[in-house]
Amino acid sequence: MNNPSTDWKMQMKNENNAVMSQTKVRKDEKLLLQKKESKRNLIEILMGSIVKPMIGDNLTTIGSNIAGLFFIMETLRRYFPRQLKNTIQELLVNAIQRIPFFKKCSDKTLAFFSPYAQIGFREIEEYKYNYAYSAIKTYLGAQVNSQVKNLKGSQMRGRKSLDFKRDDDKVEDEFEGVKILWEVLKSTDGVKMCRLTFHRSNWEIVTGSYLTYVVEEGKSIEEKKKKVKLFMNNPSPNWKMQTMNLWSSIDFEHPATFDTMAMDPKKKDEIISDLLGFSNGEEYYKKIGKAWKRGYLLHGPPGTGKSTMIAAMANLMSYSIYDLELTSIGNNWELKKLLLATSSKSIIVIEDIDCSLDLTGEREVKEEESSAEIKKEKKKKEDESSAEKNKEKKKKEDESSAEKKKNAVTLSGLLNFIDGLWSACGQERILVFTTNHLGKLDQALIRRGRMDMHIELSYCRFEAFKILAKNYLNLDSHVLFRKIESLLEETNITPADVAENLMVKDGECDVDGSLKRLILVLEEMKLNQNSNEQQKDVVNQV
Ligand SMILES: Nc1ncnc2c1ncn2[C@@H]1O[C@H](COP(=O)(O)OP(=O)(O)OP(=O)(O)O)[C@@H](O)[C@H]1O
Ligand SMILES: [Mg+2]
Repeated sequence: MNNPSTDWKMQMKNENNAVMSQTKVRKDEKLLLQKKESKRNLIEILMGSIVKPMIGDNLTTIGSNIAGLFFIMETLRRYFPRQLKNTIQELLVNAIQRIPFFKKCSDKTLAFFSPYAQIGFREIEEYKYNYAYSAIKTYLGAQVNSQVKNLKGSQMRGRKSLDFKRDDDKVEDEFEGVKILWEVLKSTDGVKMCRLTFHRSNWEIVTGSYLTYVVEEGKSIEEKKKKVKLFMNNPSPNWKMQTMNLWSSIDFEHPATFDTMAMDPKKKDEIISDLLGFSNGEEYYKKIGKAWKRGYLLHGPPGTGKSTMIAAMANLMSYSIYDLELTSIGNNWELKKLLLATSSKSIIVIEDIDCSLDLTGEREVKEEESSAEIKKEKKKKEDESSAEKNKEKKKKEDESSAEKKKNAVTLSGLLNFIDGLWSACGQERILVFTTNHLGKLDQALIRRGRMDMHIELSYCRFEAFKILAKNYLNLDSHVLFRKIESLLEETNITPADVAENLMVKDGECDVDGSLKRLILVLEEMKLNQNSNEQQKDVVNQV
């Protein structure tokens, strides 16, 4: 995808900064150069004694010299201690690479002489989260023993024990007698990464069984310690680098579960089995050729448990929540970047979708129609007044409307992600939209396939009340339940209001008092509702 021009400007600014800082460090470089001088001398000696005769020689001589080099390398390998051997080998490789003949050689040939190989694992790879990176990071953090210098400690909520993690930038590891060096660093473009360096002779072991072991081990540690996280998107002006600071996160510790959700038990079971079916459905989604994602639309009046249900879903599935605030996103391009940086096994939430998005699906058409009429009128006026004045005005209007369109998250941008090409980039994701006004939503947004399941969360009826009574008062039955049941059938009270009346006041659990208070509220509501209806009837008759 093409980057917006603001990014090019950023890049140019960065380059200017780099030039300025280069002048600053020039002095330090002088010192560094002096240090390198001695190393270079050694290379010159090697060049003179072994390599220089190769320049300008014919192929036969080059061949015999390469054979000579083989001999030297083999001798080094056998008789010198590891570190000295590596240093001399490195110097040799440096020297060889300066020769014009070898400069023309392919990487493969040069790689033959280099004793080390490196593999980098970046946190974000091609705009997508790299799971190997997080598994490796977890694995390295778990390499704790009494020899380790830097550790960091933390404590998880509800646990007595402390948790220690290794906090070193360099970690040495050993696997089947092979030494491996890990570094935790940032790439030149500011992306976090883990890099391992190893001797080429161990290529098979490292790229095969060792890396598989590291990633699997890291994943199993993550699984054991799995914490649900709540991510919030940062406003785009705060994104320092292309792939950094898109999301901020905290540990998600909401206590809601499906057990505590007050709603029709049948509906609840249906939702739970749908969610569990989705999380076990990798093979099924592959078989039917659909991206592994599912959309839920939660709708209902305020206080009926839409946000609570999202928390219950996250706790049931152990999925992290990405709370997407569309109003702080500039345009569709930023939306795509944010969504691609989410991890799998996550719930992407857009609350009050009708308020946060300009649902322009239909509106654009209407706007186009009405703008056609406006254009006609304008044309009349244009004829009347001077043509030049109007031309300028029209140009300005066009420019500002084009600017508005460019800087907005649109319905089509969101739909593109939900089921367009972009949706297949991320697997095992749940999308949840909430709204208080189902009727306001564009049909294109909520059709099946995009929002697979529509869940209505409604006013509190007796089945839902029984769950709240159990949660708040530990009650299974009571003589007042019957009265409450009939009142709940006749009034529209939200679970939030019922819960508020059942709450223990002043630290004392007064079951009778709570239920009577609820009955009073319900009776009052019933009276109000009846008088409202009577007023409506009178108005209709008039
Ligand atoms: N169905 C429910 N089951 C259990 N508790 C509920 C339920 N509905 C509401 N509550 C209680 O009421 C409070 C408010 O509910 P919640 O925030 O989930 O409502 P909402 O539907 O998201 O409202 P809004 O549309 O205003 O965002 C919650 O903290 C919860 O304690
Ligand atoms: Mg809510």
